[in-house]
Amino acid sequence: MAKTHIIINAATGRMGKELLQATVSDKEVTLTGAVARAGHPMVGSDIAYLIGSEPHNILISDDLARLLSNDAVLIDFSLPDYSIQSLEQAVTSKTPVVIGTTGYSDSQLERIEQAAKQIPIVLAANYSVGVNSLIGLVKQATKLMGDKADIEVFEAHHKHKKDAPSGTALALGEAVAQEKGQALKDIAQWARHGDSPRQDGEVGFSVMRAGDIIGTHDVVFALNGEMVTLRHEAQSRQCFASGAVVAAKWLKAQPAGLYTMQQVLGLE
Ligand SMILES: NC(=O)C1=CN([C@@H]2O[C@H](COP(=O)(O)OP(=O)(O)OC[C@H]3O[C@@H](n4cnc5c(N)ncnc54)[C@H](OP(=O)(O)O)[C@@H]3O)[C@@H](O)[C@H]2O)C=CC1
Ligand SMILES: O=C(O)C1=N[C@H](C(=O)O)C[C@H](O)C1
Repeated sequence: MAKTHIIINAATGRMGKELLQATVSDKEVTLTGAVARAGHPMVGSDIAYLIGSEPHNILISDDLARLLSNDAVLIDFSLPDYSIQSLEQAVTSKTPVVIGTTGYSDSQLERIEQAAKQIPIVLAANYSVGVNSLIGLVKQATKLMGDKADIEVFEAHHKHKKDAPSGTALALGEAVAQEKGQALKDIAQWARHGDSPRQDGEVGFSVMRAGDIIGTHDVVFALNGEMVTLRHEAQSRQCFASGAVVAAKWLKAQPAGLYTMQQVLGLE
């Protein structure tokens, strides 16, 4: 079987480095490019300097447009504005994209939907097998307890994370809302401070940012005198990176369209 060619965007980031490692250690894929911000001190160096390995003869580039091709898949875990700029270049070159970036505005999400009419895209706030399975479990728990339980989503991440609540927390909230047949924006309680008692049927969100927590998500179903908590705890970033590489291999064979990681894993 032909190997999938992969280009890693934002290769110097926390996830960029993890994605380089996952790509070079997977025999079914070939790393054909790694991109960093123009002016970054690592531009022109071998990716080995980022992942602490023997040289791979792949130099970090600042020219994404030159690397893109419809023969490769771009993996993008960056920041929303730069991610959308990169997406425009992927559309021009007809390169499929696996998107892991979170924190998009509504108009940026609409742009991704439009772009997916021209190229294949997987968009997921979380590429781990655990979280994608948890989404199904949350739907099931909502079906069983949703009309009786108070439902709250809690997430904790490292102190450098920019967006809040996390993309995963939003996806878990969407799963609850979908099962209840409501729009998340109509039932979400984004924060509580001061006089703010719980309203019936709301889904509360709470956020912690501290230290180097990789990512913990709880969905709590509280009943009278008992409580069910569904929890996912990432113990390293490897689960996200290896999931994104699985998605890239799958995406190579797909026509233009917007896909979820649950579709990639055959979970829906
Ligand atoms: N879907 C999933 O499974 C997961 C998603 N994520 C998401 O991935 C994203 C990245 O997370 P993380 O790696 O921790 O963040 P980092 O801050 O470590 O990385 C962000 C990267 O984007 C680069 N970047 C930002 N703006 C530009 C620009 N204008 N031009 C070029 N490069 C740019 C940064 O480069 P520089 O350092 O030079 O600024 C950096 O390399 C976040 O949105 C996070 O939520 C994270 C983990 C899992
Ligand atoms: O920024 C992170 O680190 C993570 N972001 C993703 C999110 O916003 O859900 C996924 C994971 O929890 C790590």
